Amino acid sequence: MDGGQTTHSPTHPRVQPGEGRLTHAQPDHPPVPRARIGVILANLGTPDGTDYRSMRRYLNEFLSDRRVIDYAPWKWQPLLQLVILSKRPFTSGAAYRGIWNDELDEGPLLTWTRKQAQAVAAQVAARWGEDVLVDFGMRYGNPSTDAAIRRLRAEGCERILFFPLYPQYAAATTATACDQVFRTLMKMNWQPSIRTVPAYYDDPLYIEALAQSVERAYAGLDRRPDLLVTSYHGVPERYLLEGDPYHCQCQKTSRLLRERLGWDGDALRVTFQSRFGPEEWLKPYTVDEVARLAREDGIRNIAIMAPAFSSDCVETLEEINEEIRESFEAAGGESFTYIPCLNDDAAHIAMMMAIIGRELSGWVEG
Ligand SMILES: C=CC1=C(C)c2cc3[nH]c(cc4nc(cc5[nH]c(cc1n2)c(C)c5CCC(=O)O)C(CCC(=O)O)=C4C)c(C)c3C=C
Ligand SMILES: [Fe+2]
Ligand SMILES: [Fe+2]
Repeated sequence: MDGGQTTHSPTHPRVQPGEGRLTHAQPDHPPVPRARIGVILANLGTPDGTDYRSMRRYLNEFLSDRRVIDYAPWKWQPLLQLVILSKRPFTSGAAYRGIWNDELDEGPLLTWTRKQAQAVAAQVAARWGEDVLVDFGMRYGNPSTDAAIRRLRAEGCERILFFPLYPQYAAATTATACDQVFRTLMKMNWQPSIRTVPAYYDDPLYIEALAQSVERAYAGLDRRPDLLVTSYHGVPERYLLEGDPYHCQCQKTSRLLRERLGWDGDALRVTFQSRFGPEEWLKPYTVDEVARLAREDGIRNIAIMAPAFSSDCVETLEEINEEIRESFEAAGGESFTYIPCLNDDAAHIAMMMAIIGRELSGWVEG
């Protein structure tokens, strides 16, 4: 052995961060870029457009993922291809059209994720210079996770920190995002080393960022809401019974937020939204619970936030701020305050930087 040297030629130099492009003893040797570290911010993804074909392509990829819907393909695929994908692209397309970023012709989830990556990249460059590169990738649609890994690898990243922007772990989100990374690695000769960032549902900086967003929203209101509803994306109840920790992590985020705000137990409610299909999902369902609060408990003023979403998207801007708002108001509710997701808030970016710094430990100095 050569004591750590790359082995195929005794004259081959060791690749070190900061060395720049290497010249090689063998003239036919492919170029080896300088060894760097990559960070990928990962999110769910959004359709390329709101037309039927773009929506169908996106929904097909999403709803064919067995981490999301775990039915046997022989049972699920005929129903998906023949029934669901002939109708849902129209209804979902209409929902996306209402919240689309027309200026950039893209979904807001993509706009926010890019902004987050740009803000993180600037801070990473200031802290670690050119040895650490930042990119972003989506689980479904574009820009893909595969493309982000290949771009970083082409820039010389031999180590990649993969950061799924899901505060609470769910197999339907975190695990499938990580699966996608390893699918790309299966096709690579020279794989980068991978670290994946764990869920951060109880990270003090995440709770602080949420709390500050509540305080900021409340400071701008004439009348204090009677109740804060924390609405999380749902999953089938069965997933909880089969051991997925998502439900418990949502509950803990909300408890920690309430404690940080100094509120008692009645001031905050946990609910779950976006039910899909005939199974029972995590309860209470947000759309029903806000109506019940207005009708049965006489709650007239609520604020609502969605801590499971790191960026505003169709589920928050359309489902919460339109559908769920209407449900509350139709049941007698008077004031409904939607508190935006953390998006590119300075406290959110600071949280990401702290997590990245912690998870890069041993790979970078300082
Ligand atoms: C059908 C099963 C679904 C499960 C399980 C699920 C879990 C889950 N999803 C998110 C985050 C997001 N979901 C988004 C959209 C969305 N989700 C589903 C279905 C399931 N999600 C569908 C069909 C859609 C598309 C929209 C629609 O047709 O209703 C989004 C928004 C994407 C965007 O482009 O804006 C996010 C984000 C989490 C966190 C989660 C479980 C923990
Ligand atoms: Fe979803
Ligand atoms: Fe639980």
